[in-house]
Amino acid sequence: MEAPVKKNDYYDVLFEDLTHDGAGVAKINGFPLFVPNALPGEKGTVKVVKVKKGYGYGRLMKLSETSPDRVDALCPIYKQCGGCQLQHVSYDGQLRHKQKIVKETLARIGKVDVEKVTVHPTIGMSDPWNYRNKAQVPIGEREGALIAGFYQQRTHEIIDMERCLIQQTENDRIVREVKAILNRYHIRAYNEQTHQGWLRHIVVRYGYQTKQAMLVFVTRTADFPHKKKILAEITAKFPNIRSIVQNINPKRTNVIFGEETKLLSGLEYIYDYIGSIKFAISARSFYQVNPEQTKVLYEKALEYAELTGEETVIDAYCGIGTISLFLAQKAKKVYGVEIVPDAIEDAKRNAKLNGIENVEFAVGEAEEIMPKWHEQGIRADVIVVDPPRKGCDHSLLQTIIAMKPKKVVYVSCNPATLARDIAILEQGGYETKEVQPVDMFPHTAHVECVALMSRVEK
Ligand SMILES: C[S@@+](CC[C@H](N)C(=O)[O-])C[C@H]1O[C@@H](n2cnc3c(N)ncnc32)[C@H](O)[C@@H]1O
Repeated sequence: MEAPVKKNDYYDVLFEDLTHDGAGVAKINGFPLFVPNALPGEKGTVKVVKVKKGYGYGRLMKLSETSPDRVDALCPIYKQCGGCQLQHVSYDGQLRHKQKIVKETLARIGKVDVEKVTVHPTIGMSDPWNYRNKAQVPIGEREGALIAGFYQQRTHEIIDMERCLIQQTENDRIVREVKAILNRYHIRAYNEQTHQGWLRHIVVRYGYQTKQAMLVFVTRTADFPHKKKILAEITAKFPNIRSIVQNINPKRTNVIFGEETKLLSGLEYIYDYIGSIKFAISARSFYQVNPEQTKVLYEKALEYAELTGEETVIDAYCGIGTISLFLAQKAKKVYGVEIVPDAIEDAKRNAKLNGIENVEFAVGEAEEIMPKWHEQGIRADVIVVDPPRKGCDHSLLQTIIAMKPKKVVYVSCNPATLARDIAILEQGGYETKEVQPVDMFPHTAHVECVALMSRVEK
């Protein structure tokens, strides 16, 4: 069937829905058109910008009727940046939208009966701004001076930026001041096209509870022009920067970090707390970016695990052991498994740092290690999984089913793979009890969930 719309033509439409990535959906003779910045219930004029087989994309030209959920985006560069997809939606509207997306996805992909399984209202933040504890800022040049900002949507053009409203204000302040210092020394930015120049990214990490900051220079080469003077100026200006490191990335690549990291000043770590547990965070370790909501998320996982102190728990995809250490406070024994060796080193260090002894960590693919644990006779009462966006490996789900834990607590950053995996676990004898969406990334379209599944006793 030929598409009923033509590229560059204008159409008056009614928006009926909002996609998981925050675009409005209008239908023209049943043909869906995805339009950023439009909300359900709104009417307006769109220009078709792309036509694909079965669907198309449009640009919102004019609104004739607006939704009660619409607000003015606070950020002046909101449209250019594209990092926040939902700033034009009231915060309450964002939370409702995320709950709806989780419900619909579980029903559609997972065939979960959402009439019976409670998908709770999304837990939001009381102040949903300035939450990110990590800034990764690409560096460019304009008129011979450094600029630090973000890539304009769908381009590789860097837009200079002074302030990101979802970033910790201290991270922005550090980037601004460091840029000014570097400009006084005429430091050159890396140029992607010519593969020349020096500074590629500035990364800042911030300890939400400790207020300690880490500054990372990602550079093309291992030298550091005017190193002594630059570091002296930075440490004088920012006594809370406890760690300055240089990461060297000599490759032609979009990947931010290279293999080699050198300590320039202070310690290799900064510290932060989630609840009462202290974590050492190094330049490259994975650490959740919204510390306030991380605590909410982990507390929910802990609540669902219902530990009494007698249980053996497995934390698959454990990263630097954050959830494992949280669970270890209430369990008899926790086993954590993670694919990245450095993360496991961090996890072991973090266990020591907190005097937690009832945890054991293994490096490897969870789908390889867990069958071995099973063979060795390790019996888990609760298995917690927190996989990356692609979800759990199919064979890992089969191992979970074979290990017969009483409960599975599934922490997910992607409702689609959560739904797919829930369906497999349900076939294997588990029942979904409840699902709690948590807003870890306000103003963006991302949503995190914790799902509780219990083994059906026969
Ligand atoms: C969403 S993160 C969760 C980390 C941790 N639970 C936390 O909250 O900080 C997913 C983790 O899974 C790890 N990972 C990816 N594939 C894996 C696999 N096949 N086996 C074990 N770990 C894996 C990643 O390196 C990453 O640390």
